[in-house]
Amino acid sequence: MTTVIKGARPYGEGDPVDVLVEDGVITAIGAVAVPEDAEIVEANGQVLLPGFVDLHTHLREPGREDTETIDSGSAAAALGGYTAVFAMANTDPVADNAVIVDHVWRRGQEVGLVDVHPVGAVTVGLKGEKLAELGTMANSQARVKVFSDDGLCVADPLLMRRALEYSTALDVVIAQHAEEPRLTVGAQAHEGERAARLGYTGWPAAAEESIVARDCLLALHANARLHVCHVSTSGTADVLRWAKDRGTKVSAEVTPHHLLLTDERLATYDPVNKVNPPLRTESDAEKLRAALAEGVIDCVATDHAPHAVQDKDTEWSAARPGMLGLQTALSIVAETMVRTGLLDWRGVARVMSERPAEIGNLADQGRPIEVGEPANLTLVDPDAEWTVRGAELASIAANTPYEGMRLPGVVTATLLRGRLTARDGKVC
Ligand SMILES: NC(=O)N[C@@H](CC(=O)O)C(=O)O
Ligand SMILES: [Zn+2]
Ligand SMILES: [Zn+2]
Repeated sequence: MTTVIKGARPYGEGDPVDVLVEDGVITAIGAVAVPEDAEIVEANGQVLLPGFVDLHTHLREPGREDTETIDSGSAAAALGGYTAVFAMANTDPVADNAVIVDHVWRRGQEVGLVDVHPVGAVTVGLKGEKLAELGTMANSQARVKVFSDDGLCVADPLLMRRALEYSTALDVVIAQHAEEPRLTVGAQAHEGERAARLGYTGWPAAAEESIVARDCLLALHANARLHVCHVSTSGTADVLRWAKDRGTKVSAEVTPHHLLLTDERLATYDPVNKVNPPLRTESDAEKLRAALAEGVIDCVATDHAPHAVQDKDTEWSAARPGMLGLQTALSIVAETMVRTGLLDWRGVARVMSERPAEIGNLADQGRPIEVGEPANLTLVDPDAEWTVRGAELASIAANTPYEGMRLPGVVTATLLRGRLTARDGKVC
């Protein structure tokens, strides 16, 4: 199997080069003599990046296949430029044992569009009462590397401490959904002026920041690795900066929607904008962008959260939180980080591929675009624009907050181990 990407600019730098891919590996970069049987991808000077890695995806299989499956979610991922995704454990049944995680891993490999790495639950049934069998999942066929109760916080500090302690022996990472539940009872939107005006119960910034501070201290004392899911406040970025300065092994992600959208959207009353943690203020979004550029926040993760119409298209208080993200992530990063000059394309490779691969402990992802490296690659047309239509996205659900928006940056091809998984907006 041979593919030649003709005239691409790795990391958007330098003159266009040809990239020869044979049997899943990059075998030549430069002016390449095209072998006869080769598949040719005309890049026309587009930006070539390592395939994106999403540390935070909800694929809803098993349990809610009416909203997303490993099949449909893998298609969305490939079209979005992803070559690996981590599928969260809050399925039904919960991915808290080897049977479920192995099913998710195997199904992902059968579909073959993206590596689907299951996230294992930290606690049995996400109940926050007793630890799940982390070791069994880590040593299963799926080789679980990330554990999280995402959707819910591991709120009990003793349980969180134990999980962090166990994680060191297994060389895995605990990813925390930082939300002190006592501070968010009945919460509907960011606690601030806008929620107050509309009469929504607030979700205070301190509910996130207090858990992040607590967990950073627990991780530091346990010498364990902690990953903070969907950072949403500027205060959390300050806590992370402080913790990193002290040598805490903490990493963090920000979602595209927290980089772009704010609680100004509340005024629409449209529950498509309801998400957990909630959309915050303009000042938060601005500081999150700066923290991502600076490296205090390590990476972008989508928190792709498909929901059925009947669970989403209701009055605000009844709607489930969450929004689609896989197919729009690159464009939102292009809009908020590249157009603003905060990141160049090498920086995009860092936050969407290299750092997430390191955090998720994937040896074959987020690799440099060099001879001898695995051909997990994404080609991006930086000058093209597209208009988002939820109904046209590959996900079964259509709950995108970007409906009708014109966005920069189009993924034109994705290669997984040298095989084209998406090309010109179509799954291969
Ligand atoms: N982000 C969300 O609003 N929802 C997620 C859960 C989560 O990430 O907390 C979901 O599973 O729907
Ligand atoms: Zn969460
Ligand atoms: Zn999530």
